Amino acid sequence: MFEKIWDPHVVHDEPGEPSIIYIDLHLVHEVTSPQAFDGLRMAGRPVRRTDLTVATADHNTPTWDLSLPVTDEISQAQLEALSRNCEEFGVTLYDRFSPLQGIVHIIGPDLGYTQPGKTVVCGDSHTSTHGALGAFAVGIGTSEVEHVMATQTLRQFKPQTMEVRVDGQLPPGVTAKDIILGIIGRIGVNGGTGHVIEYTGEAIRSLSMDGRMTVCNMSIEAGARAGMIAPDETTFEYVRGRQFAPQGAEFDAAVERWKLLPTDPGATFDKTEIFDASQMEPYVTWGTNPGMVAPISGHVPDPNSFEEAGQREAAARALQYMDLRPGTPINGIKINRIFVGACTNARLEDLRAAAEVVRGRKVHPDVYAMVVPGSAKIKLEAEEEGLDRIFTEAGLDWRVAGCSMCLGMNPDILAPGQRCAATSNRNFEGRQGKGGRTHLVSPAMAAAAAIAGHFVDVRDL
Ligand SMILES: CC(C)[C@H](C(=O)O)[C@@H](O)C(=O)O
Ligand code: SF4
Repeated sequence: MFEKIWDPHVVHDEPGEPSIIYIDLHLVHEVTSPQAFDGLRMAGRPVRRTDLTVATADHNTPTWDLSLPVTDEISQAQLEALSRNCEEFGVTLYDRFSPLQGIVHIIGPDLGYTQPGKTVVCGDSHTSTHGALGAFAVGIGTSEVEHVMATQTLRQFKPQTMEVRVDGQLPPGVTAKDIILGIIGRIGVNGGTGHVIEYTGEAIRSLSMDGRMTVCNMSIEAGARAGMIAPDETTFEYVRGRQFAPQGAEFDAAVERWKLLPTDPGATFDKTEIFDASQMEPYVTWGTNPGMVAPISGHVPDPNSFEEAGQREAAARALQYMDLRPGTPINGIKINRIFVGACTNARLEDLRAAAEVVRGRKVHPDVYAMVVPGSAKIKLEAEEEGLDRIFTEAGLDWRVAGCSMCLGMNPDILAPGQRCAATSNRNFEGRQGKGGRTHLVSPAMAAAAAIAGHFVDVRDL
């Protein structure tokens, strides 16, 4: 599938040089675009294909009421720069007040911009999310953002291919987030380096589009350049009728093309890893990279149990930062913050899963829990089905869409020493605020921890 998308997009190939590939969709946000726009301005160049370029404000937007101002000066400057640049260069922008605003990787698919077979780029590592629709979607740096704006092409060495097959069926209570945490827990944060991962197998096929996006989102945390899942009926039904997707006869014609994308039987990958979904559990990260994973029934590992010296040192350092002792049962770890949100898990299905767990219950008195929908549209949809009331009645804070506490670029941050169950994708030191401690989990597991005040197997609630 990767080759079927890559090959027709190659504009130029030269031995020993990166290929030049055509880009069908360029998504833009406030953090990685200002220098790119400056570069264009200095060179006197326009954005070549404004019709293939879409911008949204997400990282720096506060998640408090829209009637309140942005108080942080740097954030405000960044947001204003995005508005000015988009206006000057004629790029469509969904700013903080737009009903179509949201986290870039959530609105792309949700509004119908992301489609099977497209090449998609964004100056953001989690662009891998869009691969869930059967696109080749890759994160790029700021200088590449400028290159794509100017030429609508990208210079890329062709990546290798890797199949991650997840056979069998997931046990109840085990979710897409657990699949990807389980995968990274085994193959490690470098397991996919240099490769595009195609996720295959019965467990992947059974996932909804929301779940598939969660899996592809974290491909980058396994070191992969991109993640992708072959489009099928689930994909076509998802894309059908979305605002910026092809409509009517054009849609039908597109589906016929998209049906040709899946990997042919017997095609080979450079590398394959096989998993059994029936053996998977809800997972919780205990350390400071997304590969430091344990099942909820497990324990914090002893650094000495790792084979390589580097791993032993990393684990020891992580446990020190996380203030955890080897042998502690995962379900004995107390938490004081909950974050349900981020491009990993802030879609409607994620919010429903968390609401299902907290419905009719109360957040533990030691916990402050927040739920941040991934887009203004998802916020509205959730409110239409009453999810906001379920959350607020249980004592969770219901916020306005944005990246929020996924990373400390806006007012939602952990205080030093606070411990958070988060549905985001990175648990690096200081990621959610200086000295903050992050444990990555699924939305249902985060919600369960909010009620219990410590990690708990959501299946036992
Ligand atoms: C700010 C941005 C460049 C960054 C990324 O590339 O991923 C952010 O979205 C993140 O998740 O760390
Ligand atoms: S939600 Fe988090 S991971 Fe996703 S784009 Fe925003 S900061 Fe990056």
